[in-house]
Amino acid sequence: MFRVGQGFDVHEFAEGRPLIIGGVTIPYEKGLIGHSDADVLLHTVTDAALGAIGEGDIGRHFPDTDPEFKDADSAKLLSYIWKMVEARGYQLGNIDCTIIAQAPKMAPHIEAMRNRIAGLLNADPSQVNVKATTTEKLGFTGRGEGIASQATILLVQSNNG
Ligand SMILES: Nc1ccn([C@@H]2O[C@H](COP(=O)(O)O)[C@@H](O)[C@H]2O)c(=O)n1
Ligand SMILES: C[C@@]1(CO)OP(=O)(O)OP(=O)(O)OC[C@H]1O
Repeated sequence: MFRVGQGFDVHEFAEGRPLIIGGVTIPYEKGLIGHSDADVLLHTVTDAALGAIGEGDIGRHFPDTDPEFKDADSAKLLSYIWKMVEARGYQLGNIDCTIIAQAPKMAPHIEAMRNRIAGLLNADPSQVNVKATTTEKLGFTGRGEGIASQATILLVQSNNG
């Protein structure tokens, strides 16, 4: 049995914040803001996983009004949701992610993100694809106001599921 899910998220840039994308800290002049660490890519992966198991979205499980999730490590949030996925008898088939950012250049960090996401999803890096695109300076991403990302995930029934 297969389940598919998709995720989409946006976070705004602000000065004085670290830039954390896909669980990787990227050297840059500014970072993303959010209630959590604002890891836009891990939020997207989390939402895709939740979508695939029909469990709503990240905000339903980790409300941005709850002080418990203030400055939360998004890798921990994803790990929690991934345990739910596995408890339902699923494992990763594959996931394909796109980061939409005018800058910084993601290419030097893509492999690290891929490896990190694979680790969080108990999968092999070959099951994870991460890519990036600009929007040719158009729109809020093109103006450098924030970063968006999207992902499509395929879950497959585990052998022991
Ligand atoms: N933030 C980004 C955006 C893009 N890339 C890489 O550059 C290639 C060309 O981007 P276009 O938007 O002009 O198509 C893209 O395929 C990525 O490999 C990047 O590293 N970081
Ligand atoms: C992750 C949570 C919780 O800390 O906060 P944010 O960092 O604001 O992220 P968002 O993508 O708006 O999703 C859900 C939130 O509830």
